[in-house]
Amino acid sequence: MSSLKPYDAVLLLSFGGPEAPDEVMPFLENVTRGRGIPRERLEEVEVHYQHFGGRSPINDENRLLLANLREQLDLAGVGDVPVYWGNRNWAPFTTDVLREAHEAGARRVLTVVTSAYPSYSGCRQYREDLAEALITLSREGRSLRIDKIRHYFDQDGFLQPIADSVAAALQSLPDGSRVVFVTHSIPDVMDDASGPLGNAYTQTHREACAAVAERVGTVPEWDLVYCSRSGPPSQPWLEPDIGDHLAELKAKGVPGVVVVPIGFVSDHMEVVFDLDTEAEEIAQGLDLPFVRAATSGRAPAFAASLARLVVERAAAERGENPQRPSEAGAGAWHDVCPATCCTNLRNPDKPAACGVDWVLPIDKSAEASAAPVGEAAR
Ligand SMILES: CC1=C(CCC(=O)O)c2cc3nc(cc4[nH]c(cc5[nH]c(cc1n2)c(C)c5CCC(=O)O)c(CCC(=O)O)c4C)C(CCC(=O)O)=C3C
Ligand SMILES: [Fe+2]
Repeated sequence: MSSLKPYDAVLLLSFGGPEAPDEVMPFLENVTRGRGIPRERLEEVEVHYQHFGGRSPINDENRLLLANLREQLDLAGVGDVPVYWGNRNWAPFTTDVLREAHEAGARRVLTVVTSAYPSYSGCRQYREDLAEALITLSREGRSLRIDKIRHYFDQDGFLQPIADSVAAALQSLPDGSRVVFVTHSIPDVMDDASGPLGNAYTQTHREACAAVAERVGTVPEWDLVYCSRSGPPSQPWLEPDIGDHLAELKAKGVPGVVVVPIGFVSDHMEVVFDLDTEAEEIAQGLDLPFVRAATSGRAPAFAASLARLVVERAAAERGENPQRPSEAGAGAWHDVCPATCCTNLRNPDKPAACGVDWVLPIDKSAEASAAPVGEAAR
């Protein structure tokens, strides 16, 4: 039995990204399947990826995070537990990785999702991916139980590396420069449905922004703005856009900006294109001094905070009532999602794992062929 009892494996679960030019369009089709994203938007985003040789930085960032997490789990005394990496939209795919874990003997897996905040995209959609994998694997006679650690927007290991980078950036900018936090825009209705009570996406972001500003110490004012809007113009998404906001700050006489990708765990395409390429060009055009602050993803402290949450959750599952530290905002996020958490607005009944209401759907065809489906996950 592993020292992370009752779990016998950890899964780092992420978004995925292409690594070669001919992978870009198939990847974008995976991301947007059935999601009503206009074709023109896809063609526009394809150019962003081709700009970087068709290779997203996200997988290398995750390989490094995987190594750091491995190291921090060793330091936390759970060196014998295997750590796997899988993605929603590109290889290594979640189902294949979980099959491999099962083959190696794993029966209970604890998942770490690379999204710090709750929303459909950052929470439930990953839980739907896990449910789909569990359904596929059960048809193969493989039974697994999967849980997911709580969101970590409130953890020191996430916030402090950002704050250190912001403080350093402010040193290099004129006095009175503004701290502009940026996250991925989502449809207004998706924010309205985030978390069990709604608007948790924007609310938890504000808590994280306030905590970073507090750690920097001398920041009088900050803003939370958005990038990477993708739906049709007729649908309201969170605003203002970073580009428009920079123009507005310039017009107000702000002497410089530090742009902080607080919504992103690592330097993936949204960061290196939408901020480092597009927003920086806008700032240059405005003659507005611009520094982009770091993401936390590469910091050992970040992996250490994930390892701490992994160990905490295992203790909770053993019934040990561990402390649940929260270093920002309104307290620790829940471990197990209530049924109403981050509703899927297009398909509210789609199965999602790691929630109070998860049960493996009964598979009539499997029953008819008497295939062993194993026990339900809950
Ligand atoms: C909240 C959120 C996160 C953070 C949480 C998390 O990490 O999950 C996130 C992460 C990411 N989003 C990414 C890429 C893309 N997101 C898209 C589209 C969308 N994102 C949305 C939201 C989010 N996205 C939404 C509401 C859409 C509209 C379509 C839909 O409703 O699903 C599209 C389609 C084209 C476009 O329109 O941009 C792409 C290519 C990458 C990989 C980057 C790389 O390759 O380095 C990452 C990490
Ligand atoms: Fe996205």
